[in-house]
Amino acid sequence: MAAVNLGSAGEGRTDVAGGSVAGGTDAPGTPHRGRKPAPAASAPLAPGAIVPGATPAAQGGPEHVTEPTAYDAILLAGFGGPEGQDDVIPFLRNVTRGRGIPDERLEEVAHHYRHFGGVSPINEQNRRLKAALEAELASRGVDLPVIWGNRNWDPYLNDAVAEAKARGFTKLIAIATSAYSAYSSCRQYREDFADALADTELGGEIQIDKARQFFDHPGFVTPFVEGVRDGIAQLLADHPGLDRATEIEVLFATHSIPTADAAKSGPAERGFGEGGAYAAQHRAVAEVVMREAGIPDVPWQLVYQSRSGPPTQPWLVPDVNDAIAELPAAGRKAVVIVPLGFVSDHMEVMWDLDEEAMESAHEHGLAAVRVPTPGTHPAHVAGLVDLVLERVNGTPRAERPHVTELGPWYDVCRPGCCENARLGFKPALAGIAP
Ligand SMILES: CC1=C(CCC(=O)O)c2cc3nc(cc4[nH]c(cc5[nH]c(cc1n2)c(C)c5CCC(=O)O)c(CCC(=O)O)c4C)C(CCC(=O)O)=C3C
Ligand SMILES: [Fe+2]
Repeated sequence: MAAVNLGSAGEGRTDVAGGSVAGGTDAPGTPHRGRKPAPAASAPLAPGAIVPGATPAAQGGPEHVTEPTAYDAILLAGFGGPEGQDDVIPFLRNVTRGRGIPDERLEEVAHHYRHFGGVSPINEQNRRLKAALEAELASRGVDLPVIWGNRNWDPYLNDAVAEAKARGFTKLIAIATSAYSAYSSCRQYREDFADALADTELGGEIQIDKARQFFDHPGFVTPFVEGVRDGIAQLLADHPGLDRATEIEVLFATHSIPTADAAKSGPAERGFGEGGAYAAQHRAVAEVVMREAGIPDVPWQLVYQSRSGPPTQPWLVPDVNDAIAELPAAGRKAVVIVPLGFVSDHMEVMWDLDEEAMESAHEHGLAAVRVPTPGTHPAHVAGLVDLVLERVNGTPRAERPHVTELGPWYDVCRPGCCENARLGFKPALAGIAP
């Protein structure tokens, strides 16, 4: 797929003619344009935070860092997962600490892991991604080592930061293995980077910046385009009588999150409406995938999966299984399930889609295919390396690849972006100081 660059260079940036943007004071809700410059010196920044004033205004707002940065290493930041039966409960405790997830839900999720021997596929996928990134970097002659650390399991982010210290690295650029904007998929990584530097007391020595969310990077989108095209072709080959325009539906599936978190995803001042930036980004990418796969006539919807939390708490809907149940009444005979919210085939994909959603499809008499996640697809791996090099080279915003008009997303998040609706403010790196 060609990199379609639909964004305009001027959108979403602060223009301060002829000077540097001494940003950092906008309160949540302040309109972005006309932001007041910060008092000149020493607004306290979290250790490792980017100083927004370093960015020349002519090349974009402080959210886009267009000063070249000499990074020492890449920090590949994963979610982490258990690697044996004994790990399952301690892992689930790590993930859910303070989150009010009902016990029944935890038992259910523990059962998914137990079904696969207590082993989540996610760590192995991150090992493979690390190796693929190293190979891609080597092939381009880029001398940047990759250090891997997880939010919820060994090797932890604290270990990764300690490794950076031991190897003498002080400037890290993080790639989080999550593509969209929301608390769980973006800000929580930024908070956990701040925690890791605090825990290891390395905040004064090590800087952690974060590559932008890559939901609309062509490297992430291309594997889905290919997957949808192949999925439709496979359905038509297996079921020659199918009418493409009326009997097949494409369901783009992503992780459900509490509606309150969704509403806080992305910068409030951009007014994304219900579902926040999280839902808007998915819808925008789904539209591009349908168009680029050459099937704009096929019906599609965005659906959600893997809900947890108490039943009283509203989460994004419709659930993928409920959506599937409605399809026969609309005349559909086949469904293409696209795990649009997921970077690799981890537990949510292997269980919630490949077991549960597939079973729903069969129960309702529908033919079904599930398309692959980006994983270590060469386009995705190359795209992640491009994201790092954007920061190394200080690529101007106007030259950054993105396939929806929502991007290119920010290098440095605005205050309040993606805050947890229940837990509220926690210090986070890679943000403009509140
Ligand atoms: C948006 C999102 C992504 C990003 C999508 C992506 O980028 O992939 C993601 C990724 C992941 N989530 C994962 C696992 C879990 N998530 C949980 C709980 C939760 N996830 C949430 C959201 C998300 N989660 C939320 C709002 C909760 C409720 C708790 C809270 O408010 O924070 C729980 C607790 C049990 C449960 O309730 O399910 C588990 C075990 C794994 C590892 C899988 C493996 O082992 O292969 C991965 C990659
Ligand atoms: Fe999760």
